[in-house]
Amino acid sequence: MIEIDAITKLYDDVAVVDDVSMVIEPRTVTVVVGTSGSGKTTLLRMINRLVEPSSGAIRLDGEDNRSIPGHELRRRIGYAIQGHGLFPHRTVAENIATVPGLLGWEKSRIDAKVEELLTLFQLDPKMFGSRYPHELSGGQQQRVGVARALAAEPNVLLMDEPFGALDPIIRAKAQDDLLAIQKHFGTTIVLVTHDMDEAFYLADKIAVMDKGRVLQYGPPAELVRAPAAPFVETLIGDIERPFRLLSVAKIGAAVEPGEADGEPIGEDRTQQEALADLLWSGRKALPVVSASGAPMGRVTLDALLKCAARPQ
Ligand SMILES: Nc1ncnc2c1ncn2[C@@H]1O[C@H](COP(=O)(O)OP(=O)(O)OP(=O)(O)O)[C@@H](O)[C@H]1O
Repeated sequence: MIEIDAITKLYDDVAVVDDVSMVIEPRTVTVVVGTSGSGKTTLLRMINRLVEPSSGAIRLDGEDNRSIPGHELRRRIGYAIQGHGLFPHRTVAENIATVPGLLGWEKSRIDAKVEELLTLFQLDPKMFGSRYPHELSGGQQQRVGVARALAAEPNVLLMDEPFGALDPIIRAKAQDDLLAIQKHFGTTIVLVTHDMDEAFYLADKIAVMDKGRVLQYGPPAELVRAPAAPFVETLIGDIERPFRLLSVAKIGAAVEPGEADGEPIGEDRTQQEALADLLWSGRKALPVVSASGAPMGRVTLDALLKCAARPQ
């Protein structure tokens, strides 16, 4: 758990992070959004103490981060940034081995970790381990950047615009990889992005920042249903609201008894995907199946329209 307690950062007497308090639950993804200069990066960097706060405290599992030695903080908290930040004169394997090396891990343990992570990120260790960053594509460099951040098995992974430089297809893949890896390791992730679609796709909770303050912090659907400030509404976008609600809800929640024709859809897919399928195929209902393929009932256009409507 990360407890951010009344944290403020002043630069030249200006509070760029202004009295922010929030609790980040373990094994969740928290996404920080907001306009440029609202203090997102500064807030993130106070968690791993790359920036020292002017006042307030941040606790990791109850322990003040100022009382944790630097090498221990590096082990517990991975950090991945836009443009990957890889060392250009070190191979991929050496890059990933950086923090385990600093921590004095044995070579055999480091080698095994490098191989595990490269395999997990679908990069053949034999082919990629000895390459230099400039010999990789942008998407591959980005994956190595995240692999490096995870090398010392941190509980917490901080990510600052990690997918900002990727094209939309690679970006979608990188987001799915991240969610799979988060499940695999149970990592607590705090991620900064400008992209609201990305925020809605990844987040268990979203924190909206404006002028150094957190205006709202809650599950994505709560931000749509009950925006705490006009700025939150603007950020979510009027036109997007119904689709965002559907994008964060699963089909299982709208399923009803009955039959429907045609290709079935899985109950764990989003309601937005069901709506797209209904609109595109011109049907009024889709058969719904469980993960194992067992029939569950159907989802109708009418039910989805109700799910997308402004809550009464
Ligand atoms: N070392 C510094 N010295 C002085 N001012 C700083 C310093 N670092 C950041 N700032 C200022 O603090 C404010 C918040 O910066 P920060 O990088 O946290 O914003 P951000 O929300 O991450 O922005 P962006 O989305 O553009 O990356 C900005 O006005 C920035 O100019």
